[in-house]
This record gives sequence, structure tokens and C-alpha cells, in this order.
Amino acid sequence: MPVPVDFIKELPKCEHHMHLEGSLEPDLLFPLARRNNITLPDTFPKTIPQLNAKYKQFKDLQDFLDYYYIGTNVLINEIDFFELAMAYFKKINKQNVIHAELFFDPQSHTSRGIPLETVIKGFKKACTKAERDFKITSSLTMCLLRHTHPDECLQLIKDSKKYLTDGTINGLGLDSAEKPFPPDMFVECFSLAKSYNKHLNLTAHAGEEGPASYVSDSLDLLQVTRIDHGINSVQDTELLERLAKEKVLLTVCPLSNVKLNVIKKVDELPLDILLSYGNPFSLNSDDPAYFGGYIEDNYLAVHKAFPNWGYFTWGQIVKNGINTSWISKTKKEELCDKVEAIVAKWVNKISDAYAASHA
Ligand SMILES: Nc1ncnc2[nH]cnc12
Ligand SMILES: [Zn+2]
Repeated sequence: MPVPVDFIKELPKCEHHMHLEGSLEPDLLFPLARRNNITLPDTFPKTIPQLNAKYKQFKDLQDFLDYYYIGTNVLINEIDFFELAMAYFKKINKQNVIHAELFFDPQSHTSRGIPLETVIKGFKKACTKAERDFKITSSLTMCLLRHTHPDECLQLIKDSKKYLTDGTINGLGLDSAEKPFPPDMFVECFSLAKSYNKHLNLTAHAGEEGPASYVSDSLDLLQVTRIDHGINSVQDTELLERLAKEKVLLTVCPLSNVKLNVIKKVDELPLDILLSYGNPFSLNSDDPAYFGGYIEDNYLAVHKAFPNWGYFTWGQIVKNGINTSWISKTKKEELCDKVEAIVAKWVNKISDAYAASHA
């Protein structure tokens, strides 16, 4: 019998893969376009229902990205970035999220003349407010857009030096269209950022649409310690062994993979293989406004698709996510204790119910 849905909901969750620009819901996108006098392209859906209908299914990653980058155009002022992030925090506050490591794409804004400072200030103020109001801790990971020229990415790293060194930005990532832009193009960018701050956390999207070799190249060439998506790693069992040995977190995004046609159904995700190899993975929403759900929806989709997982398997998955989060050892211990207490509570509930029914 599957574990109860209420147990899944109660688990304290860490989100490791969520693009702030990907949380731009149609009901914020249109008002921001009006407020900022932004004219959307003629071919862009005109109403919230029309836009939601488009978001039902994308042909592939590029089809989605075409909409995603149009959406970013409505973000102009610091308050827009703040409101966008606050709308996300309000949603996840109802889903037992305790910690969120958040991506953002500076180049999608600086290329339109929006100062980097505007973007970062707006997002950072929301992170501070979320910690104060909701007790959700968070950090920002700046992503390089791999479809832009590596020289532009290098310039962004130089322009962000202050934020990369003073802890305002906690991580560097790599996103956008994967297959035509392999990791080796960005070696200089990642090494420059790391030279600014040896504690900077490094991650990259790899093995979403691209091959397993992009995962190993990201580890070897970019020196990342985490892989975003990474599900195509299962094409290479030696790689799976390595990822397990090095405790590399794969930030899996179930609903995203279905909406972007990477898989047809959530039960096709190779999660049982990852469990059998001891690969830590977490469940994430990627771009929740576009893919039909926030983190809890992703947990529930996996719960439905993998009904055989018991309390301890779920507890282990969540603890693996905590232990590979970019947080202190003390915080990891505190959160893992919380998970263990919840698992114990539910296991006792079941055994008490069993004992009562057999008394
Ligand atoms: N799923 C994804 N893959 C690559 N780049 C992205 N940017 C936003 N979402 C993305
Ligand atoms: Zn992503």
C-alpha cells in the first residue's frame, strides 16, 4: 500500500531547482506587462486562459524557452523582481518548504538594459522577507545562459564579482538550451568565478535532453558538485557509480520532464535505478508557472508513480536532499532529525493501527 498523501505533504522539503523567472504565473505576467507598458509579440497568447492552454504541453525544451524568455521581458523594476519571488515564497510556504536554492538568469535582464543590481536587490529583498515571515531559508544561484556567447558569460561573471565574493550570490549554474552548447564551452567562466571565491557552489544543467557525457564533462571540466536534471546519467552505469561515490545531487524535475517531452509519464523516471545505485536526488519544480505545479505537486506525482516506496525510502530521499544542500552541518543535522521524527511518527501510527485491529 502506498504511504499516505498526508505523510508526503508533511515532509520538510528543500527545493534545489527552481528558476525564479520560471515562477512567473500568467496572472502576474499580464499585469506586469500593463504596468510596465510592455507590448508582447502579436503571436503571444492574449489572455490568461489562452496562455495556460499553451502551457499544457511543450514540444521540447526550446519550445518552452521561447515562451520563457518572452515572459522575462515584463520584469523591469526592482519591485517586479521582488513581487515575482514573493509570489513563489507564498506558494511554497503552504507546501512545507524549509529551504530553497533558487536560480535566476541575469543575462535575460541585463541584455534588455536592466541593471544587474535591480535584479539582485529585488530577489534578495524577497529572500530576506521570506526568512523573516515564513522561516524559509534561501540562497541565489546565478545561471549562465548557454545559448549566449561564452565571452558574454565571462563578462557577466566579471560584472558580478562583488556579489559572488560577498555571499549575495551563493552559486553559479548553467542553463538554457542544452544539446547545442556543451559544457566545455564554459570552462573559463566557471574557473574565473571559482577564482573569485573558492567557496562558491557550482552546478550545471546536464543530462536533461543532452547525453550522459555532458554530465561527466560538467564534473570534470566545470568542477561542478551538483547536476541539475541529470536523468540521462542512467545511460552510463560507471557514471552512476561515480555520482554515488562523490555524493553528487541530481536535482530531478518530474513534471518538467513530462511537459518538455523528455519522458511521457512520471513513472518512466529512472528513480528506482538511482535508488539502487545510491545516487542522491531531490524532487523539484524547475519552472512551476509553466509546468503545472510547485514542489508538492512534483512530490505527489512521484508518490503516485512509485507507489511501492515506503516511509523509510521517502525519509532517505528527503534526508539525501538535506545533506547535499548548501547549508551548514548544524542545520543539516537539525533538519534530518525533523525528518526522522516525522517518519517515526507515521511508522508508529501504522503499527498502532495494526495492533489495534489485531487485538
Ligand atoms: N528546464 C530548463 N532547462 C534548461 N534551462 C532552463 N531555464 C529554465 N528552465 C530550464
Ligand atoms: Zn532548470
